[in-house]
Amino acid sequence: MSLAAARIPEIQLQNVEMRYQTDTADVLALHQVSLDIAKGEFVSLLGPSGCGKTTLLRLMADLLTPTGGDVTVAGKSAREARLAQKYGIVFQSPVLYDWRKVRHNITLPLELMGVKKSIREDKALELLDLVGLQGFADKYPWQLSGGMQQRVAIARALSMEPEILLMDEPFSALDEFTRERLNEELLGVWGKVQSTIVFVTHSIPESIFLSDRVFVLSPHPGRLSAIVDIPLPRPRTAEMRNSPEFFELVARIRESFEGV
Ligand SMILES: Nc1ncnc2c1ncn2[C@@H]1O[C@H](COP(=O)(O)OP(=O)(O)OP(=O)(O)O)[C@@H](O)[C@H]1O
Repeated sequence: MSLAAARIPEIQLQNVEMRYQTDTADVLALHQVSLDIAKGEFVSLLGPSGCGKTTLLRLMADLLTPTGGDVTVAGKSAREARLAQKYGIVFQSPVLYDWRKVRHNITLPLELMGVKKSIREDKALELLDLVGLQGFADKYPWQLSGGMQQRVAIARALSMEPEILLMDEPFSALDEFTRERLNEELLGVWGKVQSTIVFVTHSIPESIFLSDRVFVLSPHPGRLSAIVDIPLPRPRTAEMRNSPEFFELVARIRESFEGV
């Protein structure tokens, strides 16, 4: 039985509220969001711009503190989870250091933690292998394509062996072909590392292809409007994108948007 099928709760949100208050604005970004994500599960946060996806991800990562409600990770606070290095985070833009070789970008978190050089070097090679970038260890980020750079960012996020990988629209700047290939590769990586993955996207097909469940968010204020199970078998294959089951899921999720 897979980790996710065992349904051990990992991330739990209860009545989470997030209000941004600035001199000029008072925005209720999230209203009464309650959800739980199982250990080892792959879920997507899907919704239009401004519905609070990034806010929700940042609350899970303890990069923001909710103005109401609770966020817990394996029964502890998100802050404790962050201090215990439970998170790896991948952003929309890969944020690599152009003057560091690929291998040294990947091992930066280990370096900051004072991990020995020989261990770091081994880890870099293992991670490069994992993300399909064997042979690129000594290149610089500017020598790589956008898709390859994002693979380096994923490898770096995995360097501390996080239990939870939080991904904020990591492939949205890439062309459709590269994006679909990286979706498939990401599932391969997930199969090996078995982290819990929370993936933010605007794309309905991307959320379906990747996820066990899709959390649909709607705006003004941001709230959870539907949770859609994705019963497509794993491993997912490119052909599944053209199956009647896939189209039905696209239609179901579209309808859940129209209903809000
Ligand atoms: N620091 C902030 N100060 C004030 N308002 C904010 C702040 N960050 C986000 N907001 C507002 O909160 C709401 C949710 O924003 P958020 O970025 O979480 O949405 P999103 O769904 O991730 O959007 P996108 O898909 O465009 O990235 C928006 O109305 C946004 O303008």
